[in-house]
Amino acid sequence: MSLPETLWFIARNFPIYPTLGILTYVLFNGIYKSIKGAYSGPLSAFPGPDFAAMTGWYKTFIELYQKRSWTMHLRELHKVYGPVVRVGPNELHFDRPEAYYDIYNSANHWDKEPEQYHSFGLDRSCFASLKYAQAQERRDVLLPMFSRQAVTKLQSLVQNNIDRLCEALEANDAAGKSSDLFYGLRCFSLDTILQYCFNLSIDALGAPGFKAPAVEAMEASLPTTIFFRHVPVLRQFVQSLPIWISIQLSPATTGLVRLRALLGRQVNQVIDNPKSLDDSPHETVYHRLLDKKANNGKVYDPETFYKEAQALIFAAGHPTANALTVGIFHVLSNNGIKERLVGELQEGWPDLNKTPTFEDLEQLPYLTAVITESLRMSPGIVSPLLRITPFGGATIGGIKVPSRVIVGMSGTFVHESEVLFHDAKNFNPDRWLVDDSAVLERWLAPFSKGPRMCIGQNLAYCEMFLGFAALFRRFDLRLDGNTTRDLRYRECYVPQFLGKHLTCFCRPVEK
Ligand code: HEM
Repeated sequence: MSLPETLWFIARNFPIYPTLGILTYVLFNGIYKSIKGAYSGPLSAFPGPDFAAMTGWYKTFIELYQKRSWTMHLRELHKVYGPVVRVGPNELHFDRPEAYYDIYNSANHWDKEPEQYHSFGLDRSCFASLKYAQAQERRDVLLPMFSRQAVTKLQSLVQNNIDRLCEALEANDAAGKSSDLFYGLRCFSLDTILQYCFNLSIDALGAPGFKAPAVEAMEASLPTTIFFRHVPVLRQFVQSLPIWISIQLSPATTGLVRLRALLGRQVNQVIDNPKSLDDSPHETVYHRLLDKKANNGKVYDPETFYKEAQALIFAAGHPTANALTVGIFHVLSNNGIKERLVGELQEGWPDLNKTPTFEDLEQLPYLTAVITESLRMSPGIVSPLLRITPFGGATIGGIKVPSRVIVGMSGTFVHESEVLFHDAKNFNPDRWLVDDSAVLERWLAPFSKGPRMCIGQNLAYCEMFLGFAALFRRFDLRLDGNTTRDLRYRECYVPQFLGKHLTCFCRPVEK
């Protein structure tokens, strides 16, 4: 019998006073255990707020009640408590860059933390697999699709989407309007990932003003990841609802509900009739998941296909578009940087009718430095990526941590470290062009490090090289009123930007 069933049974069958007595006992026993754990458990020597040491509700209070970004709050805690802070009854956060590499490195096959990774509702996907071995199996299946060779071969797909984005920007300019590049870039990366992984087209780029329902809905649904993490039962309830009720309850997320339904239908069709994949012009995620040899004879159920598809869309959509958005904003905010980038592109791409390849563009040093700096400055995945220390414990940042403790560090603590990056808040591509910049590259971790690092970085780079080059070579871009304040965000694992969308006048240059 579960706890609620037991309590219900007692309440029905026993008089009121003993029932109240039992409930009071349960309550005080819980409080006693929290206090005991806070002051005499294995983490009692670690500094941090008492409230955090006693209960996980501390994080809930900050994120849900105060609606603050957890990582911003962590910065304040580190100022008070030092390089390691106890931020939950069984959780530590670190802020020194070297600690990042002690947690996220190839030798560590540590589990992902269940509460954080279950909150996305993507169980059975590679991203949400908690165990290293489980994830590694799936990564082996998916990685060939995202190898450098595979991405280079399919770059025309990315280029085609950039061309469509550029056409829409030209049309807006011809109508005397600026363009919402924030949404435009999200449409670009969503169309790209859907075509690349599933040979599926929803033509987000064709939506008027780039207001594609799926893109708007993905944005609107970001804060739900916080709710679902703190109130898991809500996630189970919402996910069990029929589509039409979900739409009634949350009209802002209709586009996402419809995209999920579309994916669900595609999955069923592929599983019912694998031959339908023969029509695909290139290999898709479905080919990989259906390949028995690659999967050691395993046959997956439709739910696994479906969750993997959703996870890839979630993982790929936001961070790539954010890095482009943040980078474009900074380049346009500094005339010197903009002129150098445009100058290099004019030299490296002299004839506008002959578009260079991804490989050609990678040879341009300033463009490469701009992209690297955009990745450093963009809060790709903001939240600490939580892991659990192995049996036997670990040493992190020179500090001994016991077994089975939740540990994490937000990559922004590395990228914004003044010790590593001089004038870290300043967008400065030149930092990647000095003699010892190779040393600095070791500290660049937008895709994280170790066995669970991003599998899509080649595709992300391809989108960024083709995207930056096309936008700055084909257009004279000017900001339409954006300021640094527009980069403020609320942390929802990925950032949800709170300011005015990046909006630009995009005047085509003479051919
Ligand atoms: C600039 C763009 C991108 C950034 C900054 C980025 C960043 C990251 C980071 C930090 C992680 C680790 C997440 C964690 O441990 O919780 C990750 C994982 C992942 N990324 Fe990316 N990503 C980007 C683009 C992409 C793209 C285009 C794809 C498409 C295939 C992708 C697919 C994935 C997947 C499947 C994982 C999970 C890997 C695992 O858990 O083993 N990402 N990404």
